[in-house]
Amino acid sequence: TGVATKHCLIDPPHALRHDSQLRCPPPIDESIGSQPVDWSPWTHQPDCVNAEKDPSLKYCVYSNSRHGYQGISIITKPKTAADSTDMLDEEFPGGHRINNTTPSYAVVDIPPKGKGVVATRKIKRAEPFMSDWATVVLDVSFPKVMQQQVGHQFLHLAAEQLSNPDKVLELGRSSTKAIDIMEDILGTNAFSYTLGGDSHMALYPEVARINHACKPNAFVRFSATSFDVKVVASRDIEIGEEITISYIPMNHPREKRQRDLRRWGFQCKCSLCTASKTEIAASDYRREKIASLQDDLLKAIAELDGTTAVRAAYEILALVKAEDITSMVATQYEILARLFWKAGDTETATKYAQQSLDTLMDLGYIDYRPDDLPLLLKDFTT
Ligand SMILES: C[S@@+](CC[C@H](N)C(=O)[O-])C[C@H]1O[C@@H](n2cnc3c(N)ncnc32)[C@H](O)[C@@H]1O
Repeated sequence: TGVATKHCLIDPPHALRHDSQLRCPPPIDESIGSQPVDWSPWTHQPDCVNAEKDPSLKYCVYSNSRHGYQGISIITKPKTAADSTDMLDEEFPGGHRINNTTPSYAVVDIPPKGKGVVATRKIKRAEPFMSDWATVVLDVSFPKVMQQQVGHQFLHLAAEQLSNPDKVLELGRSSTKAIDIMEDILGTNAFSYTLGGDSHMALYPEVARINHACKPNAFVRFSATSFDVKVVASRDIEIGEEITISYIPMNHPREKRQRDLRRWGFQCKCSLCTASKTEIAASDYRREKIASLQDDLLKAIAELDGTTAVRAAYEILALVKAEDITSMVATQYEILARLFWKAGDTETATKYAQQSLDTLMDLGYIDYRPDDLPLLLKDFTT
């Protein structure tokens, strides 16, 4: 398809998802009645097409032009759309509304990266300072099974049915392979996203202005039950400082990061990639060591060698702290908790499980909920 997607970096740990079972209304398609009530909660009648390469597959454009800041259009299968209608009303879990009276950021030119976002006041670590909603969502199988021209027509309709298509059409474009503006915009800006268990890509127009850095100062917090996202500071951000997120997993050495980012049509100019030779070498050294210890850890777990696994987990923890890959610190505590639990040392396991949750809370990845610890421990036994 020529469309690349970013990685959803931060998902709440699976065990901590409190979402109740989604109520699933019946799937609707273009054959539904002609009155708006027939296609509620969508504000437009779904437009559908059967896949040329597999006529049993049907995709429709579902739009709700009142959702979020400029509406939402989802190109997906009728069943997936039906399963996701509950997500339209849901507030971000934890519900922290962002106080917009003091704007905390501005979009400015940041050569050579095009536009970017800078802090217009000091932003505290763990503070959510930007909110956004998925505005175009696309099932990634759709462009693969569709005649190209039809695919582009559906993307155009998706944009047209938003309340403010310009907010999408004005976004940055840097895809090398795209032949259509919407294909380019999605390729340059969309995150990969799972909806109804299927791979999709999702475009967040406000977040889309944030440039990538290999040692970012913010991360995107996704919601499992709604189309909202929040951008949260992973450390204090000073006034005038550029706000950055990572588009790719953070634990890779420079060469691999550069290769992965070239697929999005740009060469990374972040402070780590343009740092001194010694700094790059020191960072690569730690990241390569993390990768090889992760292999050791998996091998030790497969061989039921608890001592080696625990030693590798402690070493990884020290390295991710030294490399300041905050998102991996909580994961390492959780891995240690699981290893001790498996070894029957429930006391140490509980201590590390709590430390994992404390780290996630301290960094703003999750909100405090009293049943998180029992939920996580229950997950260890299942
Ligand atoms: C999601 S957009 C970010 C906002 C974009 N700069 C704009 O003007 O709208 C991604 C694009 O920004 C540019 N970009 C982002 N991070 C960069 C970086 N670290 N180094 C160089 N270019 C970058 C690339 O052109 C990339 O394709």
